[in-house]
Amino acid sequence: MELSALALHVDLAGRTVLRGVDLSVRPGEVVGLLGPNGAGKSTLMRALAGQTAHTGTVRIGERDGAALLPAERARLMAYLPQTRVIGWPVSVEKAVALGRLPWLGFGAKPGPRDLDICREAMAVMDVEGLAARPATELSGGEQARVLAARAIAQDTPVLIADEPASGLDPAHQISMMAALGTIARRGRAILVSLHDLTLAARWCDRVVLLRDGVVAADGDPADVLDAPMLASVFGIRAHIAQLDGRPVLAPVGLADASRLVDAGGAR
Ligand SMILES: Nc1ncnc2c1ncn2[C@@H]1O[C@H](COP(=O)(O)OP(=O)(O)OP(=O)(O)O)[C@@H](O)[C@H]1O
Repeated sequence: MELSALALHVDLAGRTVLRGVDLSVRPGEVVGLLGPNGAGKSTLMRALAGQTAHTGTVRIGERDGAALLPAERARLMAYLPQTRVIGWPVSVEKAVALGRLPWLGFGAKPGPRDLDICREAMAVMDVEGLAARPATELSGGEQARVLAARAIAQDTPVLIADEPASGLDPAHQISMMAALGTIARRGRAILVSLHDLTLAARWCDRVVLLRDGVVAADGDPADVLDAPMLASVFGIRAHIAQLDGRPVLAPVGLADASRLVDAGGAR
């Protein structure tokens, strides 16, 4: 099921945060949403998830996002927000099983298929070993993995994840991105925001660069993430290499070295 946005516009506290954003995420692809702090990535994701007032159109498959009831939306789209502190004093196993709620009848308990889906989600996020632990007592990265497992367990055609890799160690960042790729190959449409350019370049099928609430570029990571674009959108110089046919990007300085304040100048 395709997720698409047409001419999305969001004003917050009298400021325009998104101005005319067009976006599509097709089934089978992982699209990386990139951009500097404040570019509007979280706002865009919240608007797509129906959590921020906007003008313009959001479509999930044939459905108009504005017309969806919350229960319908929860069966079409999982949304993993950026803030990832677990407030529910339940076991990790139960926290992940909450992802199945949209699929259960009122008061119904998870059945064997629900439990299988939860087990697989816990395995891909490597939280099986934490199953019996109170979710509130986990480290930041562990809580982030539990919430990602919960979103994966929701098993929706569309998954939106706001910086799911932030705070994860490198191995878990890689397994998280690999898991998103596997889920996409099963026909899901996945939109993921990231700050790590190499992670985006290696694991996303396409990247969308947002700058000041406008799409600055949209395409194959190898085409989009070049030196001029990195300088103009992020204000950085990066060492760009190729590995396994994919770009590896290491930020090495600011495009405008005069912005360095008392840090020894450009290196
Ligand atoms: N509730 C709000 N009220 C007013 N302004 C807001 C609100 N939420 C976000 N903004 C502003 O909207 C702009 C976009 O914020 P947003 O959180 O979407 O950026 P982002 O690209 O996700 O940034 P980051 O990489 O830091 O997470 C920022 O300038 C921010 O200050």
